[in-house]
Amino acid sequence: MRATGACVHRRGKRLIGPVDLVLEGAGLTALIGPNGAGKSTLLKAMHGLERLSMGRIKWACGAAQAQRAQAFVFQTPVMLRRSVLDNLAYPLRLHGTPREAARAAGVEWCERIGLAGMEGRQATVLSGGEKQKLALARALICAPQLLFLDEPSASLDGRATREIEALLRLATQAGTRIVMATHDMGQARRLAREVVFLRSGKVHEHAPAAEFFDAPSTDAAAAFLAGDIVD
Ligand SMILES: Nc1ncnc2c1ncn2[C@@H]1O[C@H](COP(=O)(O)OP(=O)(O)OP(=O)(O)O)[C@@H](O)[C@H]1O
Repeated sequence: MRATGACVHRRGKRLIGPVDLVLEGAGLTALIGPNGAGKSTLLKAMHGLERLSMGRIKWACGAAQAQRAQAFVFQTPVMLRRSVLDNLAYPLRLHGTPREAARAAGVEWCERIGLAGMEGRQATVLSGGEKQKLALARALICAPQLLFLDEPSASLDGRATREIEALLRLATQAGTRIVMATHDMGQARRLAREVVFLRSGKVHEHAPAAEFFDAPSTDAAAAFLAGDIVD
């Protein structure tokens, strides 16, 4: 993916941009930065959910095909008011998988995310951690080439966070590329191959994770990592 001069404006205000960014290779990219830096907006713009006011975002395979090969998990998971199993089978059905095969895959994923035996339960009554795992499984069940995640474990406890991270590791091992916004620097250190540090809607630093965390090259990133308030 190559973003060139990409900007998103809303009501005359610039939310992000101009963003120049190239994402390539495998693994997980952590998108970090202060509150309001534009992490969510950039994720949505990359996935085609925010219209660019200037610049462009290009995928090697073309935008329409790219969007079909991508999935997006929001910070607050949106559940279908149906069973856990129906939530899992739904995206496969949309992709044309026959009903029985979709349900069988759903049962398998229920087990993988620790919800075995809960297939028939209404998804809307699950706990926050269960919903987030279900949202992640629903995104991964179609084996996307690229997964966008917006704060996947914000407000989850340690156990749920650990489970989510294990799923993310399995997904990258299976070849899914992940771009994840996170406030959690420990999580970024644990999972990321590279870091994009956003500040005021722009890419301030883009570096391999080890390099970024050991020796950030900008004062703002160093201050941010030290826990200082950075605008
Ligand atoms: N619907 C909207 N209308 C107007 N401004 C918005 C809207 N959504 C976000 N913004 C503004 O756009 C900027 C970027 O927001 P965004 O949510 O992308 O940042 P973020 O880095 O994801 O923040 P956080 O870490 O708090 O989630 C912020 O200044 C925010 O106030």
